[in-house]
Amino acid sequence: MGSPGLGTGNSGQRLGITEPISLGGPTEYDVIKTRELEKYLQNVGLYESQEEAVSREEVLGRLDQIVKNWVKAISRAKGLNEQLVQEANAKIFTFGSYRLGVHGPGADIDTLCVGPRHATREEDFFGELHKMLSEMPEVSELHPVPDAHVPIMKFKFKGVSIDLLYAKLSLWVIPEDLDISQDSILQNTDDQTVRSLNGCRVTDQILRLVPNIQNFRTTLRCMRFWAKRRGVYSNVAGFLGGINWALLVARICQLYPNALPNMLVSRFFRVYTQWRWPNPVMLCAIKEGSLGLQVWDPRKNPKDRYHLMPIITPAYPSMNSSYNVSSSTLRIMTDEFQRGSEICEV
Ligand SMILES: Nc1ncnc2c1ncn2[C@@H]1O[C@H](COP(=O)(O)OP(=O)(O)OP(=O)(O)O)[C@@H](O)[C@H]1O
Ligand SMILES: [Mg+2]
Repeated sequence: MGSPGLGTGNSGQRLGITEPISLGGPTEYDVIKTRELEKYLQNVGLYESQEEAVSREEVLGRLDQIVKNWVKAISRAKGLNEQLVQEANAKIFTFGSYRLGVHGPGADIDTLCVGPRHATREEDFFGELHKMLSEMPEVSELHPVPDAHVPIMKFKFKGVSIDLLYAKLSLWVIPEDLDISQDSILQNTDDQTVRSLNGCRVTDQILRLVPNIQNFRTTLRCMRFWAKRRGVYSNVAGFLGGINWALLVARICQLYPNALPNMLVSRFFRVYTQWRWPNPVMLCAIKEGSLGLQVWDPRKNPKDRYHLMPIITPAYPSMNSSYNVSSSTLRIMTDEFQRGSEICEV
């Protein structure tokens, strides 16, 4: 895992919508405490083995090959000429906790297949690709959910759980080095594609907007572990899920760009104990964009005014990622932040 990183990753440029609270760097004590913290996180089994990491990479490589074969097969079946068939391409991107580098052993991998305009969601993705997967001996527990808000195919590949989304771009050819961070990628796509691209675009932004990725990762691993222990890790139950904890930690990293994880954990509790919700937590300013997609804005959208704990996603179109929070779950989390803060102060 290496030694704790110092916050020099982005050559001193300010990240975030305000100045940092402190530019203070670590003391010898912080370095020791952060090492202890990392060791603790390892001992409780939060890190996967080298073997498991390699096996996941192999699975992702296979999956990428499968969608490439799929897109060529459907291009041929649609009667495209041989040159276009050869050029036809699709590509797998990852997001979620795997992409952030904070997943534990046995975690699922959130993946996105990006395909060209002639590869449709209904017939080609949920039809032909589903059929190809169902015939593969490595694939088990295959569950397509085409009517979900974000349509998804869930399955296991060689025992690794995969969530697979689909984005149908308006491009005829998907370049292998496609950059999905550009907003223009959303042009002329359907709503499901915009929503499916969102997870990857948000994850990319988070990694760009934190001053030191290694410190961010260790702190986030710690906060995810703490939240699960304290029973406040769950989107569906009205608490916070993976993305929300990631955004909260990322903001603390911006506010203390040179701090090590031991300090970041204690500042996390201090800042969010004092936070005056519903002031939003944001990593960057909300972009209006030129595509006319709706972004979070309580001045314009009446429903956004009811959000109690807004934690805004950093990629266009920005949304509140924690609309599920209620006054009772907010109170429980605030009490937990307070408890954490008191423990860190002693
Ligand atoms: N409420 C939401 N708002 C915006 N994006 C979301 C939301 N829920 C999920 N996502 C996107 O989907 C990704 C995967 O979600 P998931 O719930 O699997 O979280 P995770 O970070 O992978 O944590 P876990 O280890 O619990 O799977 C998130 O990282 C995020 O990009
Ligand atoms: Mg996940």
